[in-house]
Amino acid sequence: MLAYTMLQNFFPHEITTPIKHYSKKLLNFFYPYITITFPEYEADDDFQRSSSYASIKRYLNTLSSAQAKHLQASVAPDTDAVVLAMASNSSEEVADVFENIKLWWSSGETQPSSQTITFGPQEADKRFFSLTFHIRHRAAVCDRYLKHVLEQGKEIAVRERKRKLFTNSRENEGGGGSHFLRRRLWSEVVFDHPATFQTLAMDPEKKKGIIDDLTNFSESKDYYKSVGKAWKRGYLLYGPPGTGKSTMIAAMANLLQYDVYDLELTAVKDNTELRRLLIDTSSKSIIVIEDIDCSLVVTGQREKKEKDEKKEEEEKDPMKKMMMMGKEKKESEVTLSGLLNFIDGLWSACGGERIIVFTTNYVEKLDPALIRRGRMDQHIELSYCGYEAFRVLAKNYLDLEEHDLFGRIRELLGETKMTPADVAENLMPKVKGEDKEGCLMRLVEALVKVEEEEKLMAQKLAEEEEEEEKKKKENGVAENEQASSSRDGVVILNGA
Ligand SMILES: Nc1ncnc2c1ncn2[C@@H]1O[C@H](COP(=O)(O)OP(=O)(O)OP(=O)(O)O)[C@@H](O)[C@H]1O
Ligand SMILES: [Mg+2]
Repeated sequence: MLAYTMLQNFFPHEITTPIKHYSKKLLNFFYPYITITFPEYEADDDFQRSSSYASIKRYLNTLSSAQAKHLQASVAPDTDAVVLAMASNSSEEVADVFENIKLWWSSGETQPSSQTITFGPQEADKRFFSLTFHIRHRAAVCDRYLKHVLEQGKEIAVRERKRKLFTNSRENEGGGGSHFLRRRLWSEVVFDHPATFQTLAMDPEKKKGIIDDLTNFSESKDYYKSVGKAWKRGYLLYGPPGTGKSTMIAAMANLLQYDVYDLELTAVKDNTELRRLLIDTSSKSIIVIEDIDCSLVVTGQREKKEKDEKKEEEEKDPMKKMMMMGKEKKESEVTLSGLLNFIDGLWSACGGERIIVFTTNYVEKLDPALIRRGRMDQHIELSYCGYEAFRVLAKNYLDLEEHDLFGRIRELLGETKMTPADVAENLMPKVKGEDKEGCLMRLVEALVKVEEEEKLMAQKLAEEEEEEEKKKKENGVAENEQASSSRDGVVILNGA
């Protein structure tokens, strides 16, 4: 520096400038380190935050909180946790080691050069990270280390974020956009459901099978790629109301740390909107369509025909037609083929790592095309509460693993059909401090009551069947008599 000042003092500008230039080049030639800069905003778009900057920031947070002396604290909007990051422009470096290569990270800010008016982020806001390493590691850093940093950063983001529950509804139409003018398709809330597979009451072996299937799916990115299959899986959950279908979806999301998209099909205008909704979902998510049998035309052609006939009738009547005009606009035009396309069309592969779940109370009503293997890979029946499921509920609700009444309950559960929801309701203490035996007794009484009702129902059904049979027989006798009397008539006639 001193040499430069002396040069400037003694020699004219025309001579000093090239000397400076070439000495810098010479220094660069012998300087054996490379520095890569990662700006916060995309180079060609001042409004677009760089995703790599965010990933690097997360990756560095762990290194910084252990090494740096100047830290910046902030509260992450999604997690409520205090995050410590390297303070920008603190001229501090944090070191990292990868495959025995030493690297140094630092953060900085571009200082505003002059007072300028800008529509993008202020120049002072233009932060960046710099990575410095020896020139001989160029290939390893560019090929592997950077990939490692970005992947780790993304993983940390998934781990730390609060998961979301997204819903679509017609109210969203024309609403404020998340990205300037773009219409928001999904509205979101924090997903905070406490259900886990541990608290889900069902046969333990079946439960283990589902957990294994899910974890295997989430870890099989490379496998799906190698067999040329889109990285997604379909589950059909069916069974009577209150058997835990929705609870299982929450448990799935909690197990895999996925977001949940609760898709209300009847609120989707048409196939195009359905596709747009799909494209707007992120990976690591479960897309749920509850009560699929109640949604649209998926129950096959029969209902569609009935609907068409009804529509024709209404169109003939001008009064009815007028009344229907307002309503019709709201009716969804999503078709079965649109839905099939949603599940396994070309668009469904965008993003990957998605689980699609359908639930229904009436599996037999569904169009076979919708639930064939490959679309819905796993069909899971959730049924009435068995003894093993009851034990899980007893542990959850009463913290009981054994009790004298368990034998009687086992017997009763074998003979009756009670949903886990009803069993849970009976087990739940009704007043604070209610004793556990009292809760179990309430369940026993409820089971006995259900058993009696079922017996009465069966008796009634048998009686009705008997009555029907009797009627059939009587009708048969009457018809026979009529036939023989008419034959008699013919004989008489012929005889005449
Ligand atoms: N298998 C289960 N394990 C634990 N709790 C259950 C189970 N089944 C039902 N429950 C309890 O009953 C309530 C209702 O269950 P859930 O909403 O999951 O039933 P569902 O099968 O989705 O019913 P629907 O067909 O009416 O949607 C839940 O709040 C849950 O606490
Ligand atoms: Mg449900």
